Amino acid sequence: MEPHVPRTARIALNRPIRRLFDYLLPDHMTLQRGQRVTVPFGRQSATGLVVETDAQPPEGITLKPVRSAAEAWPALPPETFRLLSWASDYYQHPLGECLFTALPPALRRGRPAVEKVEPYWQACGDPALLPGNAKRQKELLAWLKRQPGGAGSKQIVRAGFTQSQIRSLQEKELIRETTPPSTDGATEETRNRIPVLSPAQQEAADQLPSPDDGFTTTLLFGITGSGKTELYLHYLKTHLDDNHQALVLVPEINLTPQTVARFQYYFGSRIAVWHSALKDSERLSTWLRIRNGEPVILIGTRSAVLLPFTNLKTIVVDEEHDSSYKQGEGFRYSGRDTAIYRAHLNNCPVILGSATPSMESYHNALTGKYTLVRLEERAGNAKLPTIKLLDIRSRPLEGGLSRPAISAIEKCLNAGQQALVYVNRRGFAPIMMCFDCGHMVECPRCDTRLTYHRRDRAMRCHHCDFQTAATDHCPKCDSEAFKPVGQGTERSEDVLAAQFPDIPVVRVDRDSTQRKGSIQGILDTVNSGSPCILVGTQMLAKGHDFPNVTLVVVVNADGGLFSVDFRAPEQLIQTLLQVSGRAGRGEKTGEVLVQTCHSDHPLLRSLAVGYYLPVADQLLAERETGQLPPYRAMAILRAESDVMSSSLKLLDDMKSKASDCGIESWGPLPALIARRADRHRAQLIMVSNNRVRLNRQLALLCQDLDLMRLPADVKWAIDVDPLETG
Ligand SMILES: Nc1ncnc2c1ncn2[C@@H]1O[C@H](COP(=O)(O)OP(=O)(O)OP(=O)(O)O)[C@@H](O)[C@H]1O
Ligand SMILES: [Zn+2]
Repeated sequence: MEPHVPRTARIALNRPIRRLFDYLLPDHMTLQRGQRVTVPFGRQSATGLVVETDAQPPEGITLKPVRSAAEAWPALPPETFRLLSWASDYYQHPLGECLFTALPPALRRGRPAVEKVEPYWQACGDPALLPGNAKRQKELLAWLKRQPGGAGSKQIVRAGFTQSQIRSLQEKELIRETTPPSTDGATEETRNRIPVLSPAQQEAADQLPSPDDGFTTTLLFGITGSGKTELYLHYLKTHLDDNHQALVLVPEINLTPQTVARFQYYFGSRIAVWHSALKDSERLSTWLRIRNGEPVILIGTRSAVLLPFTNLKTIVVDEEHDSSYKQGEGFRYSGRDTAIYRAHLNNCPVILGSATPSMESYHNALTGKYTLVRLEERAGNAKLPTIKLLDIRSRPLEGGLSRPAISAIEKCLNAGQQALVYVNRRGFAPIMMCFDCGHMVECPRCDTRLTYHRRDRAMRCHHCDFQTAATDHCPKCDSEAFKPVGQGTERSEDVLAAQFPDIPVVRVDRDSTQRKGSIQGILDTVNSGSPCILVGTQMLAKGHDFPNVTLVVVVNADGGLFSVDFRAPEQLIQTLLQVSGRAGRGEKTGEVLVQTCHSDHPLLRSLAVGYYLPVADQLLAERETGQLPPYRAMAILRAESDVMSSSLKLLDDMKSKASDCGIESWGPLPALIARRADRHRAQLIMVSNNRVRLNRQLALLCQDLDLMRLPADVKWAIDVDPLETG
C-alpha cells in the first residue's frame, strides 16, 4: 500500500508580513486558489485565502488542519488573483494584504458571502378598509401604490414611515411581500438611448479601438469641456453587449453625482458605484453582483480596479493624470497602472482620458506604446476661455484679491453669471504670526506651521491630527499684533461675502463637504444658474460642469513654481488648466485671471497660451535631460523612527546593499517635512533604466530588510513609481 501523503494548502492571511502559512487539508476537503477559508491562527481563528493547494509540506513541522471553506467557489477568480499577485510583486507589498484589498470589509472579517435581503412590499388592498384614525397607515398604503414594482423596507422608512406601520398593514393583508424588480441589464427605456455626438466627437469615437481588437491602450486627449463623458457613454453604448461588464474609474466620485446620473440615464440599473463612503452592506452587495458576473457597469474610485469581475470587456480611466489614483500608504498601487495591467490580462481595451495627461501616459503615446486620440474642440458652442496673468507684485490686496480681480467678479455677477475663485489651501490662513516678536505658531509634533481655522476657532496641523484653540494674542509675548498671514479658502470666502453681501458665496473644500449630502446642496446652488461665487480648493477643479461659470480667478499660482519635487511643475500646470477649464463651458465665453508674483515665469507664460501639449513637450524635455521618470523607473525607500539618525542609518546601510544589487540611488536625505507626528522621516531614491531589473533588485532588498533585526521604532516602506518625492 502507498504511504499516506498528507495534502496541504498554502494560505495568505491579512497580515503585513511577507510570508504565507501552511495547513493540512482534511481528507474530505478540496480547495481552489482564491477560495476563502477559516484556519486556526495562534489561539484564535483567522480568515485566509488559498494561494496554493499542492504545496510541498515542510518537513519536521506538524501542521494544523484548515477548519473550513467559507464558500465552495473562489472569492477571487483566476484573473483577479493573477492581477493581485502581479501587484504584490510589482509594488513589493505582502501578498496577503494585497489579496484582502479585493474583498469587501464583511468578507475580510469572515462574514458569509450572502446579502441580508430586506423585505420588499407591494400594496394589495384598499385604503378604505382602514379605520379612520389609522392616518399614517393610509398614507403609507397610498404611497406604496405610487411606487411601481413596490418598495423595500429601508426605502419605506426613508420616506418617513415606521416598521410598525409596515407590520400593521401586513397583518391586515393590505400589503404583501414580493420580490424586488430585477436589476440585471438595462430597462427597455434606457436600452434605446444613445448619445448624439458632435462631428469632432464622432471623429474621435471612430479612432477608438473595438473590444474585438483585444488589448490596446488609448490615450484620449480631450480638452476641458470637450465632452469626454459623452464619448465614454457612446463607446460603451455601441460596444458593450447586454451581458458584458465594464469599469469606469474616476478620481473622486462623491464630488460629481452629475456624472453618475448621466451614466444612469443611458444604462439605468446596470450602473453601480464603488467608493469609500459606501456602507459595508452596500459594498458587499455590489461586490456580489460583480463576482456573480452580472452585467454591471461600475463607476468607481481606485480600488474598484481590484474587484472580482468575471466578464470585463472595457476599462475607462477618466482624469487619468489625477494623483488620487495612487494610494499613498500601505499597498501603494496606482489604480491607473493596475487598470492597464488588468486590461492586458483580460485582453480588452483600456481608454485613458484627460485634458492634461500625465507625463507617463503622454510619453507612452508619443513613443507609440499607446494610441493617441485628440479631441480639441469644446462641445456645443462653447469656446476655451482666455487666460490672463495678473501680476500682483506691487498691487494692494484685500484678503489676497487684487482690485482688477474684484472688478472682474463684479462685472461677471452683474451680467447674471457665476464666478469661481480657486485658493490652494483650506482654513483661514496658513500662518499665524506675531508682528512684535516674529513668533509663528508651529505644530509641536511636526516640522510645519499650524493653519488657522477661523470657523472653529482652532489651530490645526494639516499633517497630523494635532489641534489647539486659537488665541487673539501671541502665545509667546502676549502681543496683540498677532495676525493671519496668507490665504485660505475661509478668508477668501469672508472677503467676498463682505464685498458682495447680496450674492451667495459657497465654499467647497474638505472641511465644508464633510457632512453627508453637503456637496449636493452646493451643487444645487450652482445649478440654479443665478449669480453666485464659488470659493474652493482643487476639489473645484475636478470634472465639474457648471455652464453658467464664466470667470475663474486663481488667487495665487506660485505655490508649485519653485518646489524641489520634480513633479511640482506638472501638477501645477494640470491643476491650473483644469480649474481654468471650468470657465465658459456653456453659451458664454469664459475668462481666467491668474494672480501671480512671477508673471514672466516661462511655465506660467505658456499656461496663458492655453494649450497643454506644448507645455507637456517642454516638461518632458526637462525630464529627459534630468533622466527622471518617465525616462527612468523610480522607487523610494522610506524610513522613519523616533530619531533621525536611526532613519538615516538604515537607509545608509540599504544604499550600499542597493549598490551591491546594482541599483543607482540618490540620498539618503531627510524628507521635506522631516518630522511628522513625532516620527523622523528620511528617504533613499532609487532609479534604473530597466524597470524589470529594478523590480527584481527591489525584491532582493525587501528580503534583506525583512531579515534585519531593526530597533522596534524603525519602520520602512517601499514606494514604486512614487508621486511624491519630497
Ligand atoms: N454631443 C454633445 N452635444 C451637446 N452637448 C454636449 C455634447 N457632448 C458634451 N456635451 C456637453 O458639454 C459639456 C461638457 O462635457 P463633459 O463634462 O463630458 O466634458 P469633459 O470633456 O469631461 O470635460 P472636463 O475634462 O473639463 O471635465 C456637458 O455639459 C455636456 O453635456
Ligand atoms: Zn502636526
